[in-house]
Amino acid sequence: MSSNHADFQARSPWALHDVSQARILPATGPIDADVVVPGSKSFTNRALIVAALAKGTSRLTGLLRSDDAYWCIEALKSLGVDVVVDGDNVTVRGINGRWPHQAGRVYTGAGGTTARFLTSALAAGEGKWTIEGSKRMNERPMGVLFETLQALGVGIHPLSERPDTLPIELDTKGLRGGRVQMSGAVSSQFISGALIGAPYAKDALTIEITDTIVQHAYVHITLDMMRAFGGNVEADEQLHEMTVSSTGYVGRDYDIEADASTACYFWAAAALTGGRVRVKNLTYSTRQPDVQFVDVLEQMGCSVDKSGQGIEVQGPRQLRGGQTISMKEMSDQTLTLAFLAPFADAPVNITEVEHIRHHESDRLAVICESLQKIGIRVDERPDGVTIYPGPAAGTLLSSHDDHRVAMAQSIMGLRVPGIVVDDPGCVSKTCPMFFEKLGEIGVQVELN
Ligand SMILES: O=C(O)C1=C[C@@H](OP(=O)(O)O)[C@@H](O)[C@H](O)C1
Ligand SMILES: C=C(OP(=O)(O)O)C(=O)O
Repeated sequence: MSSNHADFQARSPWALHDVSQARILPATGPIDADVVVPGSKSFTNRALIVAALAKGTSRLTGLLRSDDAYWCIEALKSLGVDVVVDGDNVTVRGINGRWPHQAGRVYTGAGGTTARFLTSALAAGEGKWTIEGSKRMNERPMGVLFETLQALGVGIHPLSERPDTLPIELDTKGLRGGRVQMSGAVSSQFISGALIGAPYAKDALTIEITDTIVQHAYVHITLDMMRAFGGNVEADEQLHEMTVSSTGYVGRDYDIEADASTACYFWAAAALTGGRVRVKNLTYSTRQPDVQFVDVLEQMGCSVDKSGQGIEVQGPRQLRGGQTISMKEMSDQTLTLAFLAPFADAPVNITEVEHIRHHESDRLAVICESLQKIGIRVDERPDGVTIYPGPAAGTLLSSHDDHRVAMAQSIMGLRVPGIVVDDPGCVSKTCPMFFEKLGEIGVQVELN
């Protein structure tokens, strides 16, 4: 199964270790709980990298303690940045654009954010490093970012037979600035990456988007973070064109918000069991796109309360299907929706998510494999799937070393007796405490 393919070197000391399977026991009644979710991966890794580049010291609170954050911190330390972690507080002494160690090996782990953002942050300084990721990260696309950095005067030399992936040797004397054209059709992280290094370019940098951006909101999160650390950025609301001045960043105290993507699994648990779950530490005004998953749940018959503290989802007696839903702008929740869909009263058609084939796994292929294994009909297209309701029988499911696969399969186990998730430790990429949190809302999980 997948654990044979899993890259255990990318599991950090903060990971959930020594578990090979998780058996989820079906809910015996509606889940009824309040829960608090850990810090956002997207905010954690942006804040760490921007604080490292900045002039002065930053104190970050609400850090996510997961593999993605751990490898981001280790990479910064390997570059000579002084980063001190104390629980979920971190102090980062910024380097003002000059990396103390100007040579060496930088390991990004499995995080797309670290791989894309740090490559650009390094390119904005001076030095010669090899950059490599986990087995899967070394397969994920980097080409658009590489071409952009090359156009800005950076040397990028592939260390594998593929020119568009890690590992590479990066040889730089800084970014030129000027005007570049970029595609956001495969990953928004290329755009965020190019933006993050830009305040240290020699001249202002203008990025023009030639097509679309798969998840605009993450670029807005980048722009907000840059501005919070003193960056000067101009952009239109649709993000056709963005201009960054070469002002550098200034360190500051910054509180990292909770992770909306993690919250979705708990709302899905309410949706599937006709129960109620309130995630207490998120508001609908967050820029994180996945918070809008509650609107998808509403379309499927859930009631959503956004007015009090946090956001509460109340599941219906029967989930409604029959919709075509574009998950383009919140595509990390495609798996969650796909694994709720068999329990709706009509087929659910998910569209516009071809790019998730390049995430931690080929997520559209994994949706088909998982659902077909439990007896559910799925039609696969290049950019989506249609899922049909039907009776399901639990079995051992491969998590493909993909945290979101493991988390979404686990939630499905609330309705399908016999779901066993192989290599559940992969949840550690963004939520090592996932099974503990499931326990807190009353789900019974046998880990062995
Ligand atoms: O910038 C970010 O923090 C992220 C951007 C998205 O990636 P893509 O734009 O590559 O899909 C998202 O899927 C990922 O989980 C986090
Ligand atoms: C796509 C994801 O991660 P990454 O930041 O590695 O791209 C994800 O968390 O679902």
